[in-house]
Amino acid sequence: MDTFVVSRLTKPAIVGSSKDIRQAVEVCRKAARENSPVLFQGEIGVGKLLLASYLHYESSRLGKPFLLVDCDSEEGIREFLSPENSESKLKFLKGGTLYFREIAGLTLSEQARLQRFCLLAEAEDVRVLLGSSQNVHLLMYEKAIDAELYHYATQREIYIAPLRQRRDDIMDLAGYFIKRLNQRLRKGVQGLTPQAEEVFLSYGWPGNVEELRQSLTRAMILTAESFIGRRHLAESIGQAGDFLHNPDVMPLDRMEELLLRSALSRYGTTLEGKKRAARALNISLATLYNKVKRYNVSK
Ligand SMILES: Nc1ncnc2c1ncn2[C@@H]1O[C@H](COP(=O)(O)OP(=O)(O)OP(=O)(O)O)[C@@H](O)[C@H]1O
Repeated sequence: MDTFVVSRLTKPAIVGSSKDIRQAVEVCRKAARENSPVLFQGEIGVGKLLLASYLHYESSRLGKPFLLVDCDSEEGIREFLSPENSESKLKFLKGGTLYFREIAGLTLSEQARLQRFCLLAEAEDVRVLLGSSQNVHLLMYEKAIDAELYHYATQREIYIAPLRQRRDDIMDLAGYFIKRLNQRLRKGVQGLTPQAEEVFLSYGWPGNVEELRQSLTRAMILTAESFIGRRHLAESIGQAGDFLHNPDVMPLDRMEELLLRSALSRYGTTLEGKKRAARALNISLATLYNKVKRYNVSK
């Protein structure tokens, strides 16, 4: 990723029902009405760029350019910050939004230059958004970030929690990516087998949503079946998931919840689907309804 510019953005879909992601979306909506810089913080692949583009979409700047500048790519950022380029770049971006990805990837002197550039951008009516997968407060404590940039960037922060802390989003995202990949790859995959779903829900996802997306892409390319099984995931996320997050002994109610979710995702949540899930789990329909309520299984 280097730089890319989007002038006409379709509304980014922010998938996930967890409280964490819904709150982040809400803060984005509010921040869209302001002009101050916003720092998106969160581990790699959590959705910082997606939320930054969503903020642009929700703002009055929609229709003007949204430009991504990757600070991890030396050529990209050097070329971008060079004084001979800045004037024409800012003229082109006037009224739009600039997103600087991974600001901590810059050297301290580059960070100082970036902060000065951001002020110039603001003066030309360009909204500045910044992203960091490293905790800038710790970096400040360690004096590993330029102090001016730190104070500039932290005027407003939006934190996106890692996927392992918002497990409610995992199957929402899986369903969303499967649907999109079905269209792209012309497949008819309906979901994950209960075993694969168990791996998905217990795995730690260190690469977050991006890793989940890539795992599903690989699995969908591999499979010719209607359901993605554990063996399709072996290469990407390990045979048995992440043992750190999937200890040998699992609380029984967690196991019950996983099986319930697996059955419903397999058979669907229509009345017919619920009847089939209840049959497969060898419980009555009334018991299934009780458990759905108890574990708050809405899908
Ligand atoms: N909540 C979400 N709903 C739908 N897609 C998502 C969501 N979060 C992330 N994605 C998708 O996951 C991928 C990674 O997201 P994104 O690039 O925004 O992460 P990032 O935190 O900016 O990554 P990096 O740390 O590499 O800069 C993208 O394809 C993005 O569209």
